Amino acid sequence: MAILVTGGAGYIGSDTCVELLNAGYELIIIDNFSNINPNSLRSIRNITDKDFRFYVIDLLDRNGLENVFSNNEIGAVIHFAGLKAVGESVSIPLYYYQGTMGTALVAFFQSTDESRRQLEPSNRPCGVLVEKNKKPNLLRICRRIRLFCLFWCLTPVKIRLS
Ligand SMILES: O=c1ccn([C@@H]2O[C@H](COP(=O)(O)OP(=O)(O)O[C@H]3O[C@H](CO)[C@H](O)[C@H](O)[C@H]3O)[C@@H](O)[C@H]2O)c(=O)[nH]1
Repeated sequence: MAILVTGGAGYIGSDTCVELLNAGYELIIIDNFSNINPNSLRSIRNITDKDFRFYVIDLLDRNGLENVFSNNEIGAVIHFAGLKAVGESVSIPLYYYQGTMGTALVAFFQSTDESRRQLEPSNRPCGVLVEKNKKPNLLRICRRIRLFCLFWCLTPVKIRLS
């Protein structure tokens, strides 16, 4: 049973991957290299002297992600892939909503077989998904969705009509 780390080539992700490999976990990394170069994967291998599976996939590519899940036994997902530059998020907000909330949603969807798993989000901006037998609190989920949409609508966006 492997642990899937999204954004595992990144700053926090790669350190986490080193710790997971050193602790003896089987590891799978997904990263689209939008904010890092592939050398960080070599560093993870050099530091730990251990190997792992790696996929260059954009999390918005649902088919690609589905293949990763169907070809591997994944027991847990640690989600680090996201966009995080504050200045940039102000100038291109919709891209940031998609690149951070959108990718998280796809990762969560893919990770949870809703009939038997319960999503357990940890602190922002990353999330840890664990299997649980608890039923989701639907009221709380609906409130959160409304809150997300409200924030989204309040985002000032310039639309050029020409
Ligand atoms: O859609 C996406 C978006 C991003 N990524 C990947 O996700 C990883 C995210 O890692 P970052 O290094 O960009 O972000 P971190 O949150 O890990 O680290 C950032 O925050 C840290 C503090 O929290 C430090 O400031 C650090 O320098 C800064 O990069 C990157 O490899 C990026 O390529 C994807 O795979 N898919």
